[in-house]
Amino acid sequence: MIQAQGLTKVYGAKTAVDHIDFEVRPGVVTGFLGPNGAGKSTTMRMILGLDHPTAGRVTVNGRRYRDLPAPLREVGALLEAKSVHGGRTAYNHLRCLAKANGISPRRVAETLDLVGLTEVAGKRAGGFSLGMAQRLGIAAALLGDPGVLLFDEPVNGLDPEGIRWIRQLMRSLAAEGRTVFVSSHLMAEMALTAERLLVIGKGRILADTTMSAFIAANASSHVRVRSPDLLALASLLTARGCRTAPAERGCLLVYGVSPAQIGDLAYAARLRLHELSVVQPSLEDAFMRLTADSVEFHAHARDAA
Ligand SMILES: Nc1ncnc2c1ncn2[C@@H]1O[C@H](COP(=O)(O)OP(=O)(O)OP(=O)(O)O)[C@@H](O)[C@H]1O
Repeated sequence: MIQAQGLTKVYGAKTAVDHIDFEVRPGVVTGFLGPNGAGKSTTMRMILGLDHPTAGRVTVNGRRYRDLPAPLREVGALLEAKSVHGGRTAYNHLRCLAKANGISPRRVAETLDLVGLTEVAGKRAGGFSLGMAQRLGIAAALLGDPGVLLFDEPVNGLDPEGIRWIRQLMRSLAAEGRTVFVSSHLMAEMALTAERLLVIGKGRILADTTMSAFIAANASSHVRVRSPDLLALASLLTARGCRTAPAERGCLLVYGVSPAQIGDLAYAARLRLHELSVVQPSLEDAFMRLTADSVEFHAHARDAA
């Protein structure tokens, strides 16, 4: 369990994390979302004792990181791939970490096996691909068999097989009753992995809820209509007060009405329909809507539409 109370970090004139309270509970994967610069890394660094709060506190299993007697046995983290001494072999890297933390060599072999690196354990980590380096980082996080795990952008740069592996690993770690806290900008991936969400914007908590409640609260389903009589259908729907938005060629998105209502209207006006389907809202839709005011850096389109 991770708990924060009034957690704050100020860098000069910048308040990176602004009096936040939250709990990350065991047994589920909790996603940590926020636009660039929202304060995610700063929060994770404070959880891990790498940065000191300006005010407030954050604890792991009831204690601040620096007060944990055996930190690696309580919390494991993957912050940045390739943060490994490149000249060391994968085995030696883990062996040194284990030695420094009173962990047995048997556990080194176990974790290498768990992440699928046994065959390359004797190879120098400097020559590892990004995927292998990521697996080694995860092995280091798992070395102390901790009950709390933090992953910062764990799937960055990984191939689909690696992404699927990390997703399943995080879910199984949570199913074992561990606390799994993961940040990512990849919404589709997060939607598949996390059951709960903590959303932060400009250093403040914007949402702390389940994935399904977050999507339901911040985005709505709509209907995609494909028709060879699209212009006439669009005018008809607009005249009836429906909100529509253009989609790909030959298609229209319609909000606030059911497929049956659209079908009936089209039938009465003798307009042809080639597709009528409900589009479920995505995590990305919900996230974009909620954080629209919290985005610090907007791109500006070169040409106005
Ligand atoms: N060491 C530092 N000194 C000064 N400002 C900092 C420092 N670290 C972070 N910041 C600022 O604090 C704010 C939060 O940064 P942080 O890296 O925590 O955001 P983030 O949510 O992790 O962003 P990203 O998604 O881009 O990684 C940003 O405005 C950042 O510029």
